[in-house]
Amino acid sequence: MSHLDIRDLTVTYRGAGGADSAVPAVRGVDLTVPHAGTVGVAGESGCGKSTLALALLRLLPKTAALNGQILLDGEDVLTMKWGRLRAVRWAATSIVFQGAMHSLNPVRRVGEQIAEPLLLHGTTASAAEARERVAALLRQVGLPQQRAGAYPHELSGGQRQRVMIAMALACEPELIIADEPTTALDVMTQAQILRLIAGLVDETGVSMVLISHDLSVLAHTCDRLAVMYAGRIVEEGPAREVYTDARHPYAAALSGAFPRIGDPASRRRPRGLAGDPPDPAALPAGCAFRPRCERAQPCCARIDPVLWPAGTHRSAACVHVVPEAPAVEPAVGEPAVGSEEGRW
Ligand SMILES: Nc1ncnc2c1ncn2[C@@H]1O[C@H](COP(=O)(O)OP(=O)(O)OP(=O)(O)O)[C@@H](O)[C@H]1O
Repeated sequence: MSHLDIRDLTVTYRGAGGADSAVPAVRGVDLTVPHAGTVGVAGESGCGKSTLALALLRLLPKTAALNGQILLDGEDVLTMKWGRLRAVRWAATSIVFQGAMHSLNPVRRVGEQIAEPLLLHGTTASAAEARERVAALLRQVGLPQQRAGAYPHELSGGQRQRVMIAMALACEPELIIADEPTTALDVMTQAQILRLIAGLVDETGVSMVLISHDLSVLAHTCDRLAVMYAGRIVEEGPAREVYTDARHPYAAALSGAFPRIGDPASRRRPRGLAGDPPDPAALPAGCAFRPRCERAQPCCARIDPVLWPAGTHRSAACVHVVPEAPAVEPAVGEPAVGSEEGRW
């Protein structure tokens, strides 16, 4: 059984103007995260990444209507009773948000903030035990344990993000959802935080959903990669393959927009993508990427493609992506094509 199995998930924000102003932010998403697997979710701003992340723990505002299934070890998060959901948040699954400064309480020492989930949801019973565990967690994320006494404003952006990761690890969750954990950090610090995350994933065997607009970051950190556009997953497959040889025109454009890190042989210049993503409340007919797609044909205005096979363990949602021909097994009693018996 997969660790996380998202099936046909739809999230629609109800607008103040009734059905006409409804925003379909996530549209029929299917995604699987195996135990100890890392899955990256990429896409431009507004494509629905954060909505998807928040939906996984039912952290969306009341105006969001959710449909489909989010199976966590087979148990549907969308139909869980409130008490069970509270236990799942932090203890089984935790989330690292973008922008640590906004997520940490500015008037409480970071050590107290890391200890809080331990005392509320973990197995740590006493304050002394919690202090020891906080010190161990700080060391695990590469911070001196003395930093437990610091206030968030006394730490750098990278240190604050490390504190957020320590908080996420506190109750030893089996799944971490990290939403743009390196946004607003300089490039060197981003690389350090990503190395830290990759190291922790290897060390602890935790499963992870890592969200970023930067495909190159995900390709170097994750096993599999899903590219979102206008609320849909338009390509999914092994991370390196999607990054270096994308099948969907949008995934190809997104991967072309970033320089190839760690690939000195590549002299490719990063290319931008003209135009903006569509307003989810007013999607074009047919394929949502059509107005920006260099390969668009008249049929793309009629067909709204869904994910279909695009290679071994890969899928893409584009009418131009032709599935590889399956290996044809000869029918019983029929000579194999090309065999001696089959010739005349
Ligand atoms: N609370 C809300 N009410 C109404 N619409 C919303 C709400 N939150 C997000 N949206 C809309 O849903 C769509 C998806 O937004 P979301 O924040 O999930 O995208 P994103 O890919 O995470 O973007 P970013 O990378 O900028 O965080 C956008 O059109 C956004 O305007």
